[in-house]
This record gives sequence, structure tokens and C-alpha cells, in this order.
Amino acid sequence: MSKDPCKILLVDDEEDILLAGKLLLKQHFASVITTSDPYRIPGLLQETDFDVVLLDMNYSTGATSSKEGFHWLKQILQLSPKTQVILMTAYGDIEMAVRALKEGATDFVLKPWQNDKLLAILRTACQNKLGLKKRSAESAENNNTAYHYDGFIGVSPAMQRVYQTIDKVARTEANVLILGENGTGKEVAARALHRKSKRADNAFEKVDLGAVSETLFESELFGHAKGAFTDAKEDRIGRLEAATGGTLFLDEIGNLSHSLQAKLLTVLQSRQVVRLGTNKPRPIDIRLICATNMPVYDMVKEGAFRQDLLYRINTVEIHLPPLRERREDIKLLIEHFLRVYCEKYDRPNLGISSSTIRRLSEYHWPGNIRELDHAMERAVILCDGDELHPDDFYLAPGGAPQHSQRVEVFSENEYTLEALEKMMVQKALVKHSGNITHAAKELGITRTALYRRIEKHGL
Ligand SMILES: Nc1ncnc2c1ncn2[C@@H]1O[C@H](COP(=O)(O)OP(=O)(O)OP(=O)(O)O)[C@@H](O)[C@H]1O
Repeated sequence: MSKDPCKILLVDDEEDILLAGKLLLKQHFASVITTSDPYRIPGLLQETDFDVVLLDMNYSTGATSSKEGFHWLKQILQLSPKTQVILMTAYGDIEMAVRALKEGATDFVLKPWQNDKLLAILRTACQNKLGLKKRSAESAENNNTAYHYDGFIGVSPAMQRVYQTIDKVARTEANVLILGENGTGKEVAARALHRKSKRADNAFEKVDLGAVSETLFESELFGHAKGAFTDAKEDRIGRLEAATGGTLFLDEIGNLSHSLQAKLLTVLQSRQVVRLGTNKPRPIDIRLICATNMPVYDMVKEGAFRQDLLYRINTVEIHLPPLRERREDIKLLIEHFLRVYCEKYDRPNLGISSSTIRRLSEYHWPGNIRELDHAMERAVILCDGDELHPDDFYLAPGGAPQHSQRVEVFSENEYTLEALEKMMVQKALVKHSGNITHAAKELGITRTALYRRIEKHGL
């Protein structure tokens, strides 16, 4: 899973909240800073251009008035007007939260938070902020936009066709199916479609169907009433309802089992959901975007994917070409990621030799742009000199998948759980030529869990 390029500041006087928040958020966002002292906010805002501040409302012992929260909300908006502020409030403080929205907060979240709800709110806030940043950057440097297109970098004819299709369909309500290998930018395309649509001011709700278990599917997508099942402690809105007015992005739709395909189809046809444990249909007004790296048309022929569901979701199709089929974009992407990581890791003098660019352009990038992104980040971190050379990249000769060269052999003494886990992950990646979905399936874990392990073991 790719991290949102978003910088978040979490302010709360309870250390437990800070720890839980940091552990959750750093899996999904590029940078997460926490502080228990609100008086540090002005200094931290001066040091870092935070995209979002997640702010508790009360700091003094026993305080419940939220006066401090309002004070800090005002301060943040004065010091950094584009920063999105999300307030954390206790249950029952809804009136106060509404007042805070009027005073400039972007949104609020109830404590204790539900992880997926918090992540959805933060993602939307990040998109708002990044959209603002992008718009002001675009007007400031028009000369540098020739190869940029709403989150994409690339000038190849294949990408120009993608941009044209996005421009044509974004403002319609057509359902869009985005096809392409892992890491080719399917989510980037989905977000661009949303940002350019009439629904841009409403939610962009992403559901990774590869990561939702069969048992939780209905409650996650359709919601549930309190008591609908043992763990249903309170009423909960589903992701489809949450997307109402906006865009629902169903990622990895090819991974859906047959029975879940039927359930999803029923909802899409009727345009209403019934929360688990209730019998009241609720209308949903969504624009649907789906994506997959699976060969859905072959799957239909084999009976693994329902044809009627495919016809419902593929009004317009967008094919994202693999990087090896648009090599003219590789140099631009290398230069882009080099700029990003030199800034991130404070390496202003680091460059790249033209022979290295040539070598990287010849490689076949089975993991596409995500692999190039990670390779550049790793190289910038590890390079000791002022110029990146081919040796700074762990690329296989002849362009074979990167993972194939890197399976290590463990001796008996090294059979720790960690070592075994690393070995299993490597083996699965090699077997499936770096295809994350297939490797995750073989390992019996979600794609998100696999990405986490790849990061953890530095693969
Ligand atoms: N054309 C592009 N220019 C710049 N960055 C890109 C481009 N395409 C993709 N990326 C970046 O590459 C990474 C992978 O993109 P994204 O998550 O959209 O791919 P995906 O096809 O949805 O992958 P998966 O199928 O594995 O979910 C992200 O960090 C994204 O920002």
C-alpha cells in the first residue's frame, strides 16, 4: 500500500492516544509528529508545513469546555491558513464540533475513534490540502507543468491518452474501470477522476476489497445496527453510505469472491443499502470507480467474475500501461523522485549520472512506478557520495525481477520467526514475479499486511 504524501501533527495530552495514533497513522501517511504540549504547536508549524493537524480540544486536567481547543484552532489557522485542522471530541460534544467547523476546522472525529473512519477523514483532509498546494504551485510555476497531470508524471503517448480519457469522463457520472499492473497508478487515476468531477468537494471513499475479509464485507460496506452481531457495539455507517454525494473507489475488485460479487451487484443495481441488523433500505448516491490488476475478461470466461457485474462497472475503461511500455517517462520519474527524496532526506547536492539513468531506463520494472519510487528512496538513503550510480540500485542483470536475486539462504541456526517470515515473503514474491496480490494470497495475508512486511524487512 502506498502512503499518502501527507504530513500530520497529532496533539493530545494523553500519551496513550499519541502512541495509538502514531502507530496507526504512520502506516498510512508519510510523516506523523506527535506532541502532548499544545504550546509547541506554533514552533512545530514554523519548522514543518503540516498538511493536517489532529487536535484535541481539552488539555488542563478535568477541562471539558473546549476553550483551549478553540484557542489553538484559531492560532493554527492564523499561522498556517492552508493547514487542515481536524478536532477530536468526546462523544456528546457534537454541538461544540459544529461550532468548530464554523470557525474553520475541516472536520471532527469522535474519541475513541474508529480507525477506518479516522483514516478516511484524514485522507480527505490531506487531499484538500494537497489540492490547495498544487493549485498554488501550478499558478506559481506554469513553465514546469508540461509533464505533470494531476498527480501523474509522464509525457509518453500512452499516458497522454490516459489524461485525455480522464478529462473526458471525469465530469460525467459514468462508472469507470481502471485496469493495470500493480503500481502503475490506478489509485492516482481514480483520485484525479474524483478531483476533476462535480463531486470533488464531497468524499472520496476508497475500499481495498483485497483487504476486506469475507465475514466483515457486509458490515464494512453496508454498515450495521448496534447488536447486529456480537461485536456490533454501536450503529455504524458503511463505506457505501459514507461515499454518498462523492466517489466510491473499489480497489482490487477482481479479488472479490463469487458470493460477494452477487451482494455488491444487488446494491449497485438497486442503489440502496440495508445496514446489517435492520430492514430499512437507505439510498446511496455514488459515482463508482473500480480498479484491478487481474485479467477480469479472462475471469469472466472462466466463470470467476460475473459478467453482469463487469458490465455494471465498466462503462468506461482506462488502461494504465506498465512502465516498461513507456520508457520515455522513466527519466522524468527518476528526476521527480530524486527531487522528492533529496528534499526529504536533506541531500541537496545529490545527483545522478546519465549512465545510471540509462541503466534504470533499460530495467523492466515489474513493480512499475511504486518499485521505481522505492528504489530511488532506498538509493538516496544509502548513497554515500554525491552521485547515484547503478551500484546504488539493487537491480538484477538483464532486467529480471528485482526480488529474484535477493532470496537469501538461511542456515538452521538462523531460523528465528523473523527470519522465517522474511524468507516466506521473499519466496512468495519471487514465485509471483513481484505481483503483490498473488503473493499476498499465497501467504494468506492482505496486500496491506504484505506491504508492511516488505517495508519491515527492507525487501
Ligand atoms: N505517473 C505517475 N507519476 C508519479 N507518481 C506515480 C505515477 N503513477 C503512480 N505513481 C506513484 O506510484 C505509487 C503507486 O501508485 P498507485 O497506488 O496509484 O498504483 P496502483 O496501480 O493503484 O497500485 P496497486 O495495484 O498495487 O494498488 C504511488 O506512490 C503513486 O503516487
